[in-house]
Amino acid sequence: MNQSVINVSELHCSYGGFEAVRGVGFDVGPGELFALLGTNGAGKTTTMETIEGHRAPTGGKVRVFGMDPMRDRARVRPRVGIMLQHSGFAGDLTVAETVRLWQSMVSRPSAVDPALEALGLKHRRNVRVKQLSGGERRRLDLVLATLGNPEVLFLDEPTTGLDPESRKATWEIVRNLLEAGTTVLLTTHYLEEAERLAHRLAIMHDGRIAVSGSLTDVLATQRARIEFELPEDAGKLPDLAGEIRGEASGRIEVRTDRLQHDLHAVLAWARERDVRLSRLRAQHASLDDVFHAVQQGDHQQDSSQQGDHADIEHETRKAVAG
Ligand SMILES: Nc1ncnc2c1ncn2[C@@H]1O[C@H](COP(=O)(O)OP(=O)(O)OP(=O)(O)O)[C@@H](O)[C@H]1O
Repeated sequence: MNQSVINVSELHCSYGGFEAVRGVGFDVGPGELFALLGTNGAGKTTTMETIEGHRAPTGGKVRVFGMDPMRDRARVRPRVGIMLQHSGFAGDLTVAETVRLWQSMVSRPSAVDPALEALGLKHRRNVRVKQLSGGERRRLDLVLATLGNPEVLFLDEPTTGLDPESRKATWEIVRNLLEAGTTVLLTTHYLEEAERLAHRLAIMHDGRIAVSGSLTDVLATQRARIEFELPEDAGKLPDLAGEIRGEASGRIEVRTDRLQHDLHAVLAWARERDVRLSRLRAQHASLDDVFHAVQQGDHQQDSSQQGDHADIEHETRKAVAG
C-alpha cells in the first residue's frame, strides 16, 4: 500500500520547447516536511505548481492523497493549503475583509483573530492590503494558506522578504502545523530554513534532483574537512584515508569521508611528536558546501560514505544529551 501523501515520479514539465523539469521523483509521507532547494530557475516552482494541480505535466505522474491533482481537483483542493510565491490580493480590501472573504471559500475555516495574531497581524486587521509592507503581505499569505486547516500545505518561498523575527515566527507556525500532523512541501532559498524545518530535502539543478534525503544523507555526499597549521619542522604527516591539501608546513586541509578516523590519526601523530596543531578545526560538510558542489556540477551521492558521519552524529547526540 502506498503511504505517501505526495507521490511524484519521472515528472517532466515543458514551456513550449523548453523542458524546465526533467524526470523528478520523490515521495512525501504524512506529517513530513519535504524541502525543495535549488538555484534560480532550477524548476522548484514548476514542480510545486504541478503538484498543486495548476499545471499539467508533460510526462510522468503526480499523486496527492493517491489522486491526480488536476483531474480530481474537486476532491484534492479542499484538503490542501497553498501559499504562492506571488499572491493576487484585492488591495482595497482590509486585512480582516480579505481573511473573511477567504474564510467563506474554504470548507473548514479556522477563527480569524487567532490566525492573524499568530503571525503578528492582528493590529493590522483594519489596514488596507495595499498599505501592508512586503513582509506583512507574506504573513497574510500564510494566514490565508492555513485558514482551511489543510492536511497538506504548499509553501513556495514563504519567508522571502521577511525580517529575521518574522521568519522565526513563520518557522514556529510551520512547526506547530507539523506537530498537528500537517504535511508540508516547501521551496526555499534559505538553507538554514531547510536545515531547521525539513525532515527530508532535495536540491534541484537544471530541472533535475541532484541530491536528496535526510540532512545527514545530503551532508554525507560531500567530504568532511580537517584544517590546521603546522610548524616548519613538523615532518611528514601520517597516511590518512582522506586527501591532504596544502604545504608541508603552513595551512593544511584534509578532505575526508572518514572524519573520525583521520582526526584520530592526526591527533595521535601530533601527540607522539609533540607537534602543536594551531587553528585546528574539524567539521562535516555544510549544506552550503553541498549546494555549492551541486551548482558546480561536482557532487556525488553515495550512501557508503555515511558511516563516519553517522557515527560522529551519534556520538555528538550522546554528548549533548549528557
Ligand atoms: N511561464 C513560463 N514560460 C516559460 N519559461 C518559464 C515559465 N516559468 C518558468 N519558466 C522557466 O522554467 C525554468 C524553471 O523555472 P521555475 O520558476 O520552476 O524555477 P525555480 O527553481 O522555482 O526558480 P526560482 O528559485 O528563481 O523561483 C526557468 O528556466 C524559467 O525561466
